[in-house]
Formats: sequence, C-alpha cells, structure tokens
Amino acid sequence: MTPLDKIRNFSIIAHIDHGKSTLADRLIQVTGGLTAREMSEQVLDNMDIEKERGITIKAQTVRLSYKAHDGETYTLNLMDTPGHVDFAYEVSRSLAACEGALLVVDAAQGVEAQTLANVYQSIEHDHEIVPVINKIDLPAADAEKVRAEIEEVIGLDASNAVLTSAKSGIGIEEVLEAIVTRIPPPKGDADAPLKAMLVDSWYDPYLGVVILVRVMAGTLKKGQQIKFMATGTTHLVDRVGCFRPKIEQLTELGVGEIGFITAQIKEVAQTAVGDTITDAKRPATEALPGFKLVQPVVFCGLFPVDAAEFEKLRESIGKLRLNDASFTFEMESSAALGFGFRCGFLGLLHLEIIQERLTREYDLDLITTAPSVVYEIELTHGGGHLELHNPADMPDPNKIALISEPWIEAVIYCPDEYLGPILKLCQDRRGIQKNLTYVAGRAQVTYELPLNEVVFDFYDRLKSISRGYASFDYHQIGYREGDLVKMSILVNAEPVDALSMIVHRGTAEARGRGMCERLKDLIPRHLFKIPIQAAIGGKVIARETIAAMRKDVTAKCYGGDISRKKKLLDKQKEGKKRMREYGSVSIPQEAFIAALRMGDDG
Ligand SMILES: Nc1nc2c(ncn2[C@@H]2O[C@H](COP(=O)(O)OP(=O)(O)OP(=O)(O)O)[C@@H](O)[C@H]2O)c(=O)[nH]1
Repeated sequence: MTPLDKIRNFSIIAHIDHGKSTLADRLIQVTGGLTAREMSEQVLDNMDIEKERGITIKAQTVRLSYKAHDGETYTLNLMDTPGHVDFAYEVSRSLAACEGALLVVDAAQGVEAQTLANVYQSIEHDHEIVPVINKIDLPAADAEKVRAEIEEVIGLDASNAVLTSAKSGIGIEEVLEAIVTRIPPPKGDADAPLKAMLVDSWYDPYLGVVILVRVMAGTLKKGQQIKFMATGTTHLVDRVGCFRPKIEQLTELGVGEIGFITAQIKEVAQTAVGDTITDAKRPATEALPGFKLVQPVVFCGLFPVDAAEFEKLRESIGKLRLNDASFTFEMESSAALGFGFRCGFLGLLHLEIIQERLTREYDLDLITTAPSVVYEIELTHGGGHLELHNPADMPDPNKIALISEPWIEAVIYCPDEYLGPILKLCQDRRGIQKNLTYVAGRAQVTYELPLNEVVFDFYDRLKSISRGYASFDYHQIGYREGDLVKMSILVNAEPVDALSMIVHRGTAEARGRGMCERLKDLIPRHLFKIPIQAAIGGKVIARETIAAMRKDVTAKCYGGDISRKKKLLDKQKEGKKRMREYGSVSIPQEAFIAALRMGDDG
C-alpha cells in the first residue's frame, strides 16, 4: 500500500491524433515499465482495430514508479481514456478516478472541439490540468500560438505548459516532474468502509472479467467478499493487481490507488461502469455519485448474407457482447433478410467497430440495415405510448397521434474558411443554430440537430468538407415532436426493408431521390428492366429505372474458349454469394451501405 502523498492519479486528455498514446508509451518507457524492444509496438491501444484506426476504445491504466528530483519515489497511475464522443460516459468515469490530467495539444493543430469537451469535463472534476504542447518537432509547430490559444480558448494558465515531442522523446522528464509537483495526491479515509469505483471492465480469456477500480475509501483485499451497490451482486475477490503495463499481482489496493481485481465473474454485462464496490460485511451506506446506466442510442439490424451463417452470427455477437456490455442485441426476422439481430449501439463509431469486428475477426458477410434512433410514438385513441427501434415496426400512420425524435446539441469547432459549407450541412440536416463565436481565428458553432440526421454520415461529411479540420462533439438534449414518416424503397415493386427509414417529411423527397439514383448505379443490370422507387405509404415520391442488360457476360468469348468461359461463370457465381435476392433482383451487399450514404444531396 502506497502512502497517499506518494500517489498521483492522472489521465491524458487529447484530441484524436494529438499524441496521447505516444506520450503514454514514452512515460512507461522512461520510468522503466518496458524495454525499448517491447516499446516498438504501442502498448496502450491494444486492440487491432484500435491500432488500425489509431483510436483508443477501451480505457486502460498503467502504474509507473518514478523517482522524482526530490529524491522520493512516487506511484503514478496513468489512466488512458477513450477518444471518441460515443464513449463519453467511460471518459467521465476515468476522469472521476483521477486528481489531474495532462492536456495534450498538438503544437501544429492547436485546440480542437474534442479537446475542449474533455477539458471542461476534467475541470468539472476539479482536476489540476497540466498543459502539454506536443509535436514541437514538427516544422509547422507553433508552441507560442498554441500556448496563447490554450489561455484564450480554455482559460487555463499555459505559461508553464510543458513542451514535448513524444515521438522523439523530448520533455518527458519535465512531464513526470510536473505530474509529481503540480497534480495533488488523492484524498480518502483508509479506515472507512470500502468504496471503490468500477472504472472499466473487460473480458480476458485467461482471467475472466477484469475490473479496473479506483479505491476511494477503505482497502480492497484479495479474498474479500465484495458487493456491487448498483447491481446488488456479491463476489469473492480472487485476484488484486496492477498493470506495469505487465500484470503485477498484489495483496491489496489501498485508498487512493488504482488497480484491477478479478472475482470469477463471467460476463462484462454483470459489471456496470460507475458502480460502487463495497465490502459485503461492512458495506458503505452511500454509493459514490455519478452512476448511470449507459443506453444505446443507435439501432440497426445485422443479417447474414448467407442465411446458413445465422448460428455463426449469433455465436459471434454473443462473444463480442462478453466484452462489451454497452451494445445490445435481440433476434429479429424480416421477410426479405431472414433471421438476424436488432442491435443497439452507443453511436455510429461503436456500430462500425462492432460491424467491422464481426466481418473481420469472425469472417461474416453481413447486411446492415439503415441505422435508426429510438422514436417515441403516441398512439391515437388512448392507444398508449411506444418506443420505436425499427422502421419496420412503424404503426399505421393513422394510428399515430404524435412522433417525437431525439435531439442533440452539437459543438463544431473549425478553421474559419470551412465555416460556410459546415453551416450549410447543419442547415440541410434541419439544424438550429444556437451560437457562433470566433476565437483565435477559429469558429465555434453550436447547433441543435435531430440525432436521426446525424447518425449515418454526418461525421464523415463534416470531416470531408473541412478536410479533417473540423471537430465535433455532442450530447443528447431530449425529445421533440417531428413530422416524421416512414420511407420505403421498392426494387422491382418489392419493398427492401433493410433500406426503409424514418425521415422528416420535408427532406423525404430529396432523400428518396438520392437513394434511387444511387441504387440505380449500385444494382447491376439484369435481363429485365428494374424500377426503383421511394414511397411514403402508397405514394411514390421518387423513381429511377435500371435498363435491361443486353449482352450475356460470356458473349465475348465467342463460344470457343471453354475454360475461360467457365472461369467467367465461376467468377459470376462468386459474386453472387455476396448478393441478396429481392424477388428476382440480386442486390450486392455493398449496395446497402453505399446506398445509405447520403452523398452531396444530403
Ligand atoms: N511529429 C510528431 N508526431 C507525433 C508526436 N507524438 C505523436 N505523433 C504522431 O501522431 C500520431 C498520433 O499519435 P497517437 O499517440 O496515436 O495519438 P492519440 O492522441 O493517442 O490518438 P487516439 O488514440 O486516437 O486518441 C501518430 O502517427 C504519432 O506517431 C510528436 O511529438 N511529433
């Protein structure tokens, strides 16, 4: 057990790509956690997809021992936090486990919206914030400008900001000293009943569910009977330890410390982030503040392209769920797509991550239906209230008294020159502008937007029209009534339920037209003419036609070369596997996702 005054708990907040992971790795290396060879791989981002996308999904923590210039050895707990708006609650719990934060800002890019959102959260937790201006090695670096920006935009004193190049190892020692001298030690009563916050949990094939905790009061010991105050379950602690970043087993975690426990728990779903862990025999009377259950906000159907893969899909989803309790799934059947699952996610990135893992790690070909938010519907004649997760379940329009949809408040931060197209994008998506300010040559614009207009490709569009310079952060602000209708897409007069979506009446026609135009290009020609229609109820609002194919694919072989002809046919068969039959029309898997992207007609 480390005395309180020798502990420092801190997180690193940074905008994506500003160098959080690189700096964390350097701190580990300098304090001797790993050898240079082990450092060749970034250690904190430990999932493949995280690595590839360069983002941090799961919070991880590392314990460092640092002998400071004052001659004392300190225990530094570095808490890595997820870097995306979808995981905001996990971020808030990680921050609640710390007393301070390093604010990493790219010396060339400056302060961005995500940085701001996290800094404000950190300030709310009363953190001591140490500004770190990173990437000073870059030719475009302008530390003085960024320093001024931190002061002006965030209102933090940046006169003693630490200048670093995490990549080339400059300023790392200064960062460690700043952590020791500027971030306060944790407080807490060692003799009080145990109160530990469940910061994060994940499934490990060898250890079972691993729980990351921060002890707020009392002591957490191996062999102790513990109780989760929100979920009400009790467990026996069978392992206590920390990551350095390799696992080190301990006998206990004292007040103020961060570490992990295992307690023979089988599923992550049994552990709720933010829950309070207490002693089963001598429980705390009050739980720690701030607990909330995270709820999925975006829903979509996942169906196997090949119906025979349904069981495999069920199994794979089950496995992913073992490690991620924040997505939900239930079986769904659709006339056209067969059996699949209706899944709920924290946001679009979360959806994409799960979908990608299913495709890549479990080798499944999937059809993803149009993502949808949760609508609240009030039925006529006192028919009650219902929550609509799936456009396919939309009641008959004359049974609907009122539909409400979730709204968000979004803060977008961008260089001035991209403001025009960004404002247009927000207007096109039914946005209501609330605020527009300029700080240090950058615009900060606040919009209220319907979540449904944001879920599919808003973020991608924003990035592309601003060449990646705009950043975006949002939170939900409640439900509002909307003039919403279900738009169906018919291919050869058959409704394609995967493409049906709830849209605002005012934008339905443009959306329908765009969808039909894209499908016209995405669906291959057949031997017959194929009409593609968008309809609301029985009324067709847009229409395109795919002309009939004139030639047989093998025609150009002139009948002579049999093997070549066979190859072509095989190839065609191969292509078929990834197609879905709609009546007599085959739609390639890619068409589903591509068709849902709104493109420029937004
Ligand atoms: N030139 C330069 N590049 C750096 C420096 N620090 C990090 N980088 C590079 O910046 C990119 C992003 O760094 P990461 O450490 O992955 O960024 P991050 O903030 O952890 O990103 P997320 O995990 O997505 O939040 C990588 O290509 C790094 O090599 C630096 O000091 N100088």
